[in-house]
Amino acid sequence: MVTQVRPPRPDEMAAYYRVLPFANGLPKWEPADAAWHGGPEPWPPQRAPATAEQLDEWAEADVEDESFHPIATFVDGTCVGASATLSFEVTVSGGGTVRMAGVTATGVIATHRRRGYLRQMMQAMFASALDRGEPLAMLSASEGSIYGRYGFSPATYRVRWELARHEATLLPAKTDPGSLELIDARQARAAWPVVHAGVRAYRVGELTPRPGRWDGLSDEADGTNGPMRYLVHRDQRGEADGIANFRLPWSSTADNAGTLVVEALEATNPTAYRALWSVLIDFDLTKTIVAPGRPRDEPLRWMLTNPRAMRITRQSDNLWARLLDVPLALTQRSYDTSGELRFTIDGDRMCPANNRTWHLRADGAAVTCVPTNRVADMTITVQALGSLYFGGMSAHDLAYAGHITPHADGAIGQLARLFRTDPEPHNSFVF
Ligand SMILES: CC(=O)SCCNC(=O)CCNC(=O)[C@H](O)C(C)(C)COP(=O)(O)OP(=O)(O)OC[C@H]1O[C@@H](n2cnc3c(N)ncnc32)[C@H](O)[C@@H]1OP(=O)(O)O
Repeated sequence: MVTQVRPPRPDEMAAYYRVLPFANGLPKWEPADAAWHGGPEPWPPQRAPATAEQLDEWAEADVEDESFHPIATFVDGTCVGASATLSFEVTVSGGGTVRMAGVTATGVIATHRRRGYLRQMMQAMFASALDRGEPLAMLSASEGSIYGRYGFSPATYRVRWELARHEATLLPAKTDPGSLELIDARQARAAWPVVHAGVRAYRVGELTPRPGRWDGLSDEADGTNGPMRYLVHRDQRGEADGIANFRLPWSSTADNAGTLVVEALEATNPTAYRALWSVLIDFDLTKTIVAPGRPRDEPLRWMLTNPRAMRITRQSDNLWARLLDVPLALTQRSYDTSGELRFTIDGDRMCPANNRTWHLRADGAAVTCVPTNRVADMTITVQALGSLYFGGMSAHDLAYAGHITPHADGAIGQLARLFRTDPEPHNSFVF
């Protein structure tokens, strides 16, 4: 038996896609309800297997895409495993960006699982990401038990919340000098990149959009979900500074009827944000507002007369992070407070250059992270460091769970103060 782990050639791309569950009409996500499932009804049915024409179309687009880096496993010439990384930039603390390898489109055919093929593909993807100068890998996990072994750990969350319309009263605020307009998909495709660029400039965890990111927005109905509706906010000068996509899905049950689903809402300032929500939480002929895929810390909660009215109905991890090059990643984000830490990593089998004691020093814009022979303040797993990297997870909780072992008094508090960000990191879309 000859096993090869290598990038597929262009003429092998159709075989590569056939390995992937989503190309075969198979489930591609764990069956438990996920936070980002918005509607009131059960999950939509699986898609049908891709046609030969679709596979060819995907291959043509992907082969031309320089940011798409596929990898495959071949056994005796047959493709049995597939994965890929997409090159992104992700916003980090301080507003800078870090180059990141987004692991996506992963599958091994059912007859060849648990033989270590994903591990080999992951190792190859880490090596090529490091060659491209990407010190970080991220992914969204189909199942929570798979990716920790490769060094990934949850770094951002997303929640689904509900609000009963009769309880959704906003506190008074200043008059909005801007304007709101219901627009069509063509206008939304133009407004989204403008608003998202404004948000991405400051929101930790936000990703660079892929080319064509909003091309699929449409005015056509999507089965029982109905058509997507678009609401834009413009400032006094007429510039788009906030936008929302929402639906009014049909429901087969009386309980779920009258639900307004906010699929996406972004704004670059509090006035636009409040104005968009003011329309969506008081929409005639609806009774419940559902928003999946939202950050945990939603300012809308603090704009309500009754903050308890917003009920989080599901929460799950969103993007998982994996530091491939610890010193490069740590020196490319900034830190709100000055300080220093010495920490040891000793169990990183897939990126062994990370295994040593590092001295991180942050002093305003000057950040260094260099090897040291001095005694460490703590030992930390590469997974825990990935969770802390964007500043959204608790150093205390990770230490309590045994992922960080302090060797000096106050070390965990110092780690928490250095890495924390407010607001919590969030990414409005995945890949
Ligand atoms: C980022 C994304 O694209 S998410 C989409 C991921 N794809 C899917 O979920 C589709 C269905 N699943 C699959 O195709 C495969 O099970 C994959 C791709 C998840 C894993 O591929 P495999 O080649 O079987 O993984 P591999 O053999 O390298 O596994 C390495 C280890 O992970 C474990 N593992 C792999 N998958 C799972 C799983 N679903 N649940 C629990 N453990 C798992 C293996 O037992 C093995 O353990 P070990 O290191 O202790 O020996």
